[in-house]
Amino acid sequence: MKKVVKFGGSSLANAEQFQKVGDIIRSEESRRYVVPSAPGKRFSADTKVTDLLYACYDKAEAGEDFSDILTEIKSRFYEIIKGLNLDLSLEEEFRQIEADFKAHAGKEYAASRGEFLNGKVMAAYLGYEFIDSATVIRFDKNGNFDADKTDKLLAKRLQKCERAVIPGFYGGMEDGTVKTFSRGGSDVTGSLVAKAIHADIYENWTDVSGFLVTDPRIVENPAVIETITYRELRELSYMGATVLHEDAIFPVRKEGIPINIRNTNRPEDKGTFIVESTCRKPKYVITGIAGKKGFCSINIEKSMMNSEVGFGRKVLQVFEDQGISFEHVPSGIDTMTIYVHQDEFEEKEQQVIAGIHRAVQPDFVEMESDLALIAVVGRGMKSQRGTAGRVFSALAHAHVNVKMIDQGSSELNIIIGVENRDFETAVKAIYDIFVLTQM
Ligand SMILES: Nc1ncnc2c1ncn2[C@@H]1O[C@H](COP(=O)(O)OP(=O)(O)O)[C@@H](O)[C@H]1O
Ligand SMILES: N[C@@H](CC(=O)OP(=O)(O)O)C(=O)O
Repeated sequence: MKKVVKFGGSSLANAEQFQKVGDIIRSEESRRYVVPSAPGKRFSADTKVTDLLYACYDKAEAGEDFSDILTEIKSRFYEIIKGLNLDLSLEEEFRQIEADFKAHAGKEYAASRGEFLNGKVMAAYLGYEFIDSATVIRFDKNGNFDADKTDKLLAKRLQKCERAVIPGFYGGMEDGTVKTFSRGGSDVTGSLVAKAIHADIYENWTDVSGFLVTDPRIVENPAVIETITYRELRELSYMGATVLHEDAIFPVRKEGIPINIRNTNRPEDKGTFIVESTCRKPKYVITGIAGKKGFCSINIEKSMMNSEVGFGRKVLQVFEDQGISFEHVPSGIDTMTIYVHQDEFEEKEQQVIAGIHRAVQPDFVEMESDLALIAVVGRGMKSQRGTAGRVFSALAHAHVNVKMIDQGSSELNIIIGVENRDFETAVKAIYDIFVLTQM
């Protein structure tokens, strides 16, 4: 049996957490490939090491003195090394990092040093081999991730070692330039390693006992999902369920490797299994609720719009020309509404509006900002009549005004648009009607 075990920042924030991780790894011989993140928050008001590194980089780039922040980063690692009684010095590494910051080695290099150093600590603590991810996670000369090259490099390197630590979050280009995945990207590294070694299970260790029906920062103590499919998870991760990075699913999905979300602080809990498919009936009609704030809508009205073939393409071409991706495009006979991320759209707002007028000569265009999108996801919804009705009656009872409704063609999810200020109320109302009433 071969397992890949990824430990997020919350599981590696201090020496005490490291000891829990060590116990978990030593308790099962199959836990042979370890993917650590950088030390996370020791308490809610704390700062993740990765965020300290970004701040350090910003100061270095501004030509300001960054020694205070670098000292704070050093103290975080020395606290862990001391707490574990490790005979390990990172002085040489920190000297190199300080020199590289001064030489403006790049933002992604800077951000990756948290995982790099924590990988060194983890390897020393476990007595495992340390593999620098820049040598096995490959990005091409344009800075795009190269899945095939990575798979070959990982498989070749890992067949030579029984046990290893592979730091999460980053990789490298052929010329040694360090690149990172997007935030939360250590999940992706774990998935890539699991694929390369054909692992039996990819265990993703965090600070909650599995994938919860919704964000515990919105609903207190939400129910744990026992089994979820990759398709359901992808919808929820994409819509903000941050417990797993949205791109961590593809590598293991190809190999049919299950992911097991576990709690470092409660290792006895079974957690959640993420699988390709299951005949297990879901405990609740819905599997999960996730969402994000910070969207805006551009509503276009034109009489007889539906008779103009290519109208939609022309409008979306305007967004493409401005490099703006869109989230949803609900439309009616004379209307078309495009939902986009507000921060991506705001700076190009006027160019887009002018472009739309030139492209399709609308009767009028109006915009609305400060909107949130919520995804209600569940493989059980397909066979359960009246789900959408229950969602909207729950929102009506909670006095939430629904701005948009979109159902994915797969009937796997319902997307609802509400105002930002109603986001938490809406999530709670949906959770209550589908979960609390069935508990
Ligand atoms: N649906 C969800 N299920 C579980 N956790 C969720 C969900 N949505 C948001 N979260 C949040 O994600 C956090 C775990 O992700 P993260 O903070 O990245 O942990 P780690 O440092 O272990 O990677 C949880 O503590 C929880 O607050
Ligand atoms: N440390 C990186 C990568 C990561 O995945 O972290 P975590 O596992 O703590 O979410 C970040 O903060 O984005």
